[in-house]
Amino acid sequence: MKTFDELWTELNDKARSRPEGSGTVRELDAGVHFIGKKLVEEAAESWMAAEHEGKERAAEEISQLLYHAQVLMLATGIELDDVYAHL
Ligand SMILES: N=c1c2ncn([C@@H]3O[C@H](COP(=O)(O)OP(=O)(O)OP(=O)(O)O)[C@@H](O)[C@H]3O)c2ncn1[C@@H]1O[C@H](COP(=O)(O)O)[C@@H](O)[C@H]1O
Repeated sequence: MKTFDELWTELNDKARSRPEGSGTVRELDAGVHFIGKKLVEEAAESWMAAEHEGKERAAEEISQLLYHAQVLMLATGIELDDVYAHL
């Protein structure tokens, strides 16, 4: 288990060090259009899971949605504070 902030730190490290086999590095290399599509896909899967598959599955899909939101932020140079400024 990890928190949103811990994941953000980990993904920033991966983007910097580019370790072999990292899915995050692969997605960053694929670009904003690819990552955007993954984000939308996970949003739809979160919605479907919430409506039809129960709390546990919905939580799992939402975790993937949050992951892809962070990857999109990394790909576009958006910091947490840039987002928090709008909350
Ligand atoms: N939390 C996540 C995470 N959530 C989702 N995903 C990715 O998003 C995909 C979504 O899975 P789906 O089940 O929706 O799709 P799938 O059909 O299984 O796979 P696809 O065909 O869509 O790729 C997964 O296959 C992962 O590639 C994640 N990839 C990585 N993390 C964490 O990010 C960190 C860095 O990971 P690496 O960069 O891979 O080292 C680690 O802590 C990981 O646990």
